[in-house]
Amino acid sequence: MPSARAYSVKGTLTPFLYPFLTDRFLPSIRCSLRFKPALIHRRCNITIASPTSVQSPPTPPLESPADDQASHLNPSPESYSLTPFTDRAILSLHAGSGGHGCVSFVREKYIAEGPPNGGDGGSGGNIYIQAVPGETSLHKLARRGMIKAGRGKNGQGRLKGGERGTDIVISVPVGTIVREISRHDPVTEAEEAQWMAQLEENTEGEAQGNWRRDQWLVFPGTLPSRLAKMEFPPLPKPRRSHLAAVQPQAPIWLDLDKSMDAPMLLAAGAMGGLGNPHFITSNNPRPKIATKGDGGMRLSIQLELKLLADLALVGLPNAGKSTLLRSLSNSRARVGNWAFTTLQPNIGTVVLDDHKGRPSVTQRRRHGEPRVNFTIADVPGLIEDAHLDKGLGLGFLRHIERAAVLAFVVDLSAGDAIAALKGLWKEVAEYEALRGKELNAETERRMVNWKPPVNSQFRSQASTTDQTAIFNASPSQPLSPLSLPPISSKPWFVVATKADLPETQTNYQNLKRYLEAVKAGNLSHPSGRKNAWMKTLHSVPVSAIRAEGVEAIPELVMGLLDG
Ligand SMILES: Nc1nc2c(ncn2[C@@H]2O[C@H](COP(=O)(O)OP(=O)(O)OP(=O)(O)O)[C@@H](O)[C@H]2O)c(=O)[nH]1
Ligand SMILES: [Mg+2]
Repeated sequence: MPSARAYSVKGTLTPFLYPFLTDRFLPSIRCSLRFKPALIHRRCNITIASPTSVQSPPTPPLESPADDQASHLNPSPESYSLTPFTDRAILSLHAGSGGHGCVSFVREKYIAEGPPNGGDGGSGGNIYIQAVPGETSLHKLARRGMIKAGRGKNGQGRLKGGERGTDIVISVPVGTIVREISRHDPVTEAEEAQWMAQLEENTEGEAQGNWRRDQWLVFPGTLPSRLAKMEFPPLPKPRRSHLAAVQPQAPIWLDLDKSMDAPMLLAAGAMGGLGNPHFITSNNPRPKIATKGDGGMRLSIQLELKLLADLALVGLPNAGKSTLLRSLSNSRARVGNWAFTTLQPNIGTVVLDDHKGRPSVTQRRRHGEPRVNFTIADVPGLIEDAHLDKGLGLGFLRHIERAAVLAFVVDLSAGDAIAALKGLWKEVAEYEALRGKELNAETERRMVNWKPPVNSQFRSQASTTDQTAIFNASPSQPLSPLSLPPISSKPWFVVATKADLPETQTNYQNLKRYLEAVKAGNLSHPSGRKNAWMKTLHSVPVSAIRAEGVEAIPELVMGLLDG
């Protein structure tokens, strides 16, 4: 089988447009793929190429503009919907504070001075995080900024404990990295204060029982004159909820690269205060004091998407990326015949289900679950010197770094496809080199203050490639850039689009020959890198505007993702 192979599936117009593909490759094509973009079948009246129809005129007329398919794949520039997208968010998390303890006494007929019966305050709500499939962006969280768990309710009389505060679960996309920027933990501060006070007691040799008077609640009926003279016992030791033991240790560093069945605790709520029965002593059987609940922990974290999508479409402006995304998914990305129609990534999902509950493609993910869909990121067009932040520059390149597989989309009608492909690779490779330098400089800077990371079950899961980000980050130091696998090591293929336009065949054939030569090692990899990925180099001629040839893409992507 040739190494650089052209994909074509029976039932599309590709063999009709590119007869040379039919003769040579059709017999060897596996038609195991049962992927049928519902949209294409619903909306497109594909003319199946018969041997005789090869001779007929090359461009069957498009259906009327009113037609569903035509309007989906060739929409007016006004017909689109913007899906908000953000790949970074900084969140301020407030775990719930504890409710206050209660000062109360039994009041019953014939019991003049009843014993204390104030309940304890409820503990504050916890904050959890969970990576869920289906989420693709952090924009909702970025907009929220601050997330607060519920405060515990105060204790009540008759020994009624306060209700727990409501928990919060933060749902993030699979592939999110969570890094701590700073934290403020009142319990740790209280522990430190108590320890300092004990130290002073020892050195001065006299008791200082009344520190942190503000932590006490006093019976509301107490006269001010008595209040001034009141003696408080030493504060009970700061308490942590038993859940705090399963909290990731500081500084938090989590790589949520798998979908999670259950949420993971990020910050446990604080404990509630103690009711007055806790302070009964032989001298004071009716204490008129209770403690306030502890303040909840505050965490500032950064969320960053390590994996934006399974497949990223990389191409020059106006190459037809958004149209290709529309033809593969139900996305309503904006299409327009000018450069930079797309200004922020559009994520589309290709469903591999036959809508009868059976997966159309039998391949499985590495960790065993059947893959029922994959995501595609249509990112803004790339121009020359994008690596120097020209055009939408670095922002764009940051996005392609976060995809598992790259599809280089080249417009067959816009001049030499090989030159276009080389130009795209040049920008990508230059960006990679710049980024490598940036990471090295960052690592060196942080090496000076390097502290061995605290043992944490979560941190130990972090891959060794991400080790640079483990250096202790204080609020004064911005977090280091994420260390991601090099772009040139990612699997890639070429989508040669606008193949319906006349005189594109030669251009495509040249491109195909070029890829074969690269694969055979006769020509250098377009990135110029020696260890770049080139296991199999595919090219797929398509006409996205007519949804022809695109059927081959899902199977190809699945092979590259799971292979
Ligand atoms: N004939 C033909 N025209 C196409 C095809 N695909 C896209 N076009 C047209 O090419 C133009 C640009 O398409 P877009 O999908 O907006 O291109 P893009 O790469 O997303 O452009 P930017 O977002 O600006 O980078 C539109 O006028 C499309 O209708 C195709 O397969 N055949
Ligand atoms: Mg676009």
